[in-house]
Amino acid sequence: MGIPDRLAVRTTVVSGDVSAHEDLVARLPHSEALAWIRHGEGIVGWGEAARLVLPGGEDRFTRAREWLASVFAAASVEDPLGVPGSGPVAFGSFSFDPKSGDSVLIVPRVVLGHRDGHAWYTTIGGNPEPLALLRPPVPPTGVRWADGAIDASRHMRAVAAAVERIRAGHLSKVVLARDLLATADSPIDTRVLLRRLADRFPSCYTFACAGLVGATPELLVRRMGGQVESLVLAGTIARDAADDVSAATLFASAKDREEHSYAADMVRAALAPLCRELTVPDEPELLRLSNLIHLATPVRGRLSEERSVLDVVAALHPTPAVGGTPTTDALETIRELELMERGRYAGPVGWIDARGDGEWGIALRCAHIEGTRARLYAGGGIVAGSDPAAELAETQTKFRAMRHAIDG
Ligand SMILES: C=C(O[C@H]1C=CC=C(C(=O)O)[C@@H]1O)C(=O)O
Repeated sequence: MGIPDRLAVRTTVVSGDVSAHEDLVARLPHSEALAWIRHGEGIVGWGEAARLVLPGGEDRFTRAREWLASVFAAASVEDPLGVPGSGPVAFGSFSFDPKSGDSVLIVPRVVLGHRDGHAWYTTIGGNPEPLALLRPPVPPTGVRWADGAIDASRHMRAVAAAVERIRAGHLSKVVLARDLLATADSPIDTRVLLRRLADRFPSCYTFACAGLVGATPELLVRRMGGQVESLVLAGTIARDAADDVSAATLFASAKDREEHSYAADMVRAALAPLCRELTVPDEPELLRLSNLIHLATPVRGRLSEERSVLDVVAALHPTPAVGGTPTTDALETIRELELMERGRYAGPVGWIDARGDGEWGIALRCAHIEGTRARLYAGGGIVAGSDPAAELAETQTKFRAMRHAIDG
């Protein structure tokens, strides 16, 4: 957790043929990958110039920002490009619950970036890391699936208990999750999962940070200059052959609209004091992924004063898309009813550069990979009108993204 000696950071612009940058996943030399990719663009990294592991705490975002400020301030930077993600960068993944689980920030030794017609690579610190493939990725074999801490019947009981509490007026909404375990014959290579997720969910943010790998559709906040954006998601239906019917059912569902409104209202309330302009549509739109459809509210704002993306993350997390309403009661209810360590699932995951720009998603549709094992997470928002069997089915649909990434 110490601050490394003065880091030499050099960004090199790739001009002319940028085709080698067009497949960022293919450039990762080994499984300890850092990644943030959407529609083939983004940044990937590897190696560790600096790492911070923070135990819980409400102040974990502030402590992370302060640590990073000192790491970046002590760096000597050559960055002729000066775009978001060039120069020194940290990837990060925070615990969902301030009371449990570690948060991790990693400043990689090598970053490759590709966005908006720019391609670049950045080296950080001495001892150059390999720039070429060390170990070719091998797909997992012999995968066995098992229940995690919460099996299906336990999840349905927790949902029923939450509905009772909501109907009794203790809170309005809570998100409850469960887990699933996969064990493979040999260590699971993160790059295989990244490849499959990025191919199947190009409009999602495919991410990897310290063993947490996934493809989330939910953007917590993107900050580029003074501009901030968020995509609030809550309310879900599985896609099927009668797609238009499913979409119309979701859009008309009072339960899903209620579930969504808590999340959109909270994001509006959290961003309003930070922004001098803020646009939040009154009605959600539909976001179609390959396996399901969400209600989505795209939010845009202009910051009223200089704030880093981590300041905005701190103001937003946890939104009712992963916590509930009111937030404190929802967190207590999750601790009492969920009976599972979320770790970094449903926490903020993303990257930040030395200018304070960055992109952070909510770590959904993901798994924590440790050697031969993967622990998958999925949850759903519970309101007064929720049905335990339907909520269980929703987690099964949500698991499919990572199950497919592991099974192939
Ligand atoms: C908590 C999850 O999804 C959230 C995001 C979108 C839709 C959700 C829902 O409809 O319940 C959840 O709020 C998850 O995927 O594990």
